[in-house]
Amino acid sequence: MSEITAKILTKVIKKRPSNSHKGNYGRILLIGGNENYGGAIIMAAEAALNSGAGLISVATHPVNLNALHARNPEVMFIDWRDRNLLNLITKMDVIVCGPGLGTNSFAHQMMLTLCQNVSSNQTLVLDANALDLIAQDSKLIPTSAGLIVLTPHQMEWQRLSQIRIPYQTDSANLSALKKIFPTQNVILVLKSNRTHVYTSTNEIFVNTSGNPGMATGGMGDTLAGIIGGFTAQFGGTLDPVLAAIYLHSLAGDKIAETDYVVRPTKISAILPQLMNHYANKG
Ligand SMILES: NC(=O)C1=CN([C@@H]2O[C@H](COP(=O)(O)OP(=O)(O)OC[C@H]3O[C@@H](n4cnc5c(N)ncnc54)[C@H](OP(=O)(O)O)[C@@H]3O)[C@@H](O)[C@H]2O)[C@@H](O)CC1
Ligand SMILES: Nc1ncnc2c1ncn2[C@@H]1O[C@H](COP(=O)(O)OP(=O)(O)O)[C@@H](O)[C@H]1O
Ligand SMILES: [Mg+2]
Repeated sequence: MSEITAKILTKVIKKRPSNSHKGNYGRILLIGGNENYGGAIIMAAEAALNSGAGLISVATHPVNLNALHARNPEVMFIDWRDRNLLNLITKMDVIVCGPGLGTNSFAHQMMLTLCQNVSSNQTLVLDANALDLIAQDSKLIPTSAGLIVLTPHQMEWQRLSQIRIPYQTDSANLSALKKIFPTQNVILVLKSNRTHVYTSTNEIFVNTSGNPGMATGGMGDTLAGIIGGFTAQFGGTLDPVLAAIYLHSLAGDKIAETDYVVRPTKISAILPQLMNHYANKG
């Protein structure tokens, strides 16, 4: 097992070339946010924006439109019932699905549409309810994405893998991952106070930063957005995923130097400054 340390940040975060534009930093679509959980997809989108994705769109319940735009006018909106969503899905570099999605029949249909239309040049980040839906129906397991990143907390992983939390050992987690995703290129980010990362090529990593001030609703939604932002601009490979995990909890540690509780939106707020620091070091 390898530790994820600050070295991954200097490796991944590069100074931007002058001759570049938004199209060079990735197109990302985030799908989620029902009538009750709009905050989840708004926090994920804010994290994708602040971690540097070039163009960000959100497909959500229309009740969330005003809040989304009041908070982040940089982010584009599409009603998640709009027929054009299918077209948009095919044009994305990265799709993050699940924060606040819910698990009703509409959410199921959304996952099915996504899974049938994703292609090998795209990265799919599946979080929260997207994982719960897959746990309920194996037909929703995507087969054709270039990279699939799963970001369950321990209970979501229990639902998906059938491994109860006390039995979630490294070897059990790796073999479950390969059983559920036998042919796909997958990274499992199993979140906890010490997040472990597993790959379909048998690598295991452990995160070395983070603190209990981060035990706040929306913290995982924010991580899903950062992973999306990093894979959109730095590529759909392992290192950008590891860097996103480390940066998320490093930001949490910086905030915890002064704050008892770490607000997920505060993490997003300091990402540009932290990224600038590591880009200049590399
Ligand atoms: N502002 C918003 O809109 C927000 C919306 N959100 C959205 O809410 C939806 C539901 O997601 P969820 O994660 O809240 O619920 P669920 O999947 O049932 O998990 C909770 C159960 O798991 C257990 N548990 C055990 N280990 C655990 C661990 N390490 N980490 C966490 N839980 C652990 C835990 O145990 P207990 O608390 O009972 O000890 C409990 O029984 C989803 O769409 C999400 O995106 C949230 O993101 C918040 C902000
Ligand atoms: N005690 C802790 N120490 C370090 N990190 C934590 C701690 N508690 C939670 N986290 C982090 O917060 C995030 C929680 O994710 P999740 O449960 O999906 O949140 P939500 O669904 O509310 O957005 C994970 O990245 C996890 O590693
Ligand atoms: Mg979550």
